[in-house]
Amino acid sequence: MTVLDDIVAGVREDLALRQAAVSLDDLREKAQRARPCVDGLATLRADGVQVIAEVKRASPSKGALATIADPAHLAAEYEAGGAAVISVLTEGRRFGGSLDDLVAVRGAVDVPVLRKDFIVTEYQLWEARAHGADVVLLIVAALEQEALVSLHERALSLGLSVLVEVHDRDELERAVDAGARIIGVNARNLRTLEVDRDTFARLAPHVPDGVVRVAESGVRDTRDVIEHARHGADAVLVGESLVRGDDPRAAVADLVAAGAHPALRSHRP
Ligand SMILES: O=P(O)(O)OC[C@@H](O)[C@@H](O)c1c[nH]c2ccccc12
Repeated sequence: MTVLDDIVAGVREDLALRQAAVSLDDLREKAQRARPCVDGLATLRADGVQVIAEVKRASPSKGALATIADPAHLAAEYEAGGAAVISVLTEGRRFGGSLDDLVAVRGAVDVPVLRKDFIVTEYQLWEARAHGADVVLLIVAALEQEALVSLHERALSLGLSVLVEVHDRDELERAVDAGARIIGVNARNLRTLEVDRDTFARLAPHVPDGVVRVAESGVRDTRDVIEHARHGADAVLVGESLVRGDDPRAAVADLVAAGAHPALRSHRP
């Protein structure tokens, strides 16, 4: 059993409890009342390297990362620093997140909000919409191809943008086959939790033109942003280094400034 299997098993248990408490019909009704989606895809296509800043309390590899007493405030600081998208981890057991965090963040910012979780059923897509998400994550390693394709289509039909996460060439091919328009290359292998910062540089050349490229995990500072930009990143997704620092607004602003540097344009394929 890999770490990923273990996480997904826990996610399915928690999901069963929520499904017993709230029917799909109720969720749909709530989703229909939610504010319409902000276009995450268009947002990530803007000039420069966009920063997706994550509200992340804990992780399976590091345990508790930060006491985030007020996720809405943290998200507002990220937005003020120039974050293009706010990612909110909603998985509870390993990452300490919740749908309440998603709702709090949604109410505090105007930029698109990403529900970061281990999505394995359509119910979770409706949940995402009902709690105000504009973007969802689908992790190729956690899904059979058929499920990936149908969840991707369904998410788009709900108006959500979809970040499709891969870690190797095979997964990248599956993401492309599923019609992914935004592909995230996770430097962390979710089966072993090891981080290899060169993963993005290796996979990015194989991402088709026109697909948005996101470098995920292990981004420490402006040097990492510049490195990813040189390999064609349209965006970086940053959690730990932001929640651990003492000035998230300034930290995001630094990353945004590094990614906006005109000298980088000539490097981008
Ligand atoms: O904290 P980091 O190393 O900056 O990483 C953020 C983000 O990439 C990471 O939280 C992540 C990427 N893909 C995921 C899938 C599930 C849970 C978490 C993740």
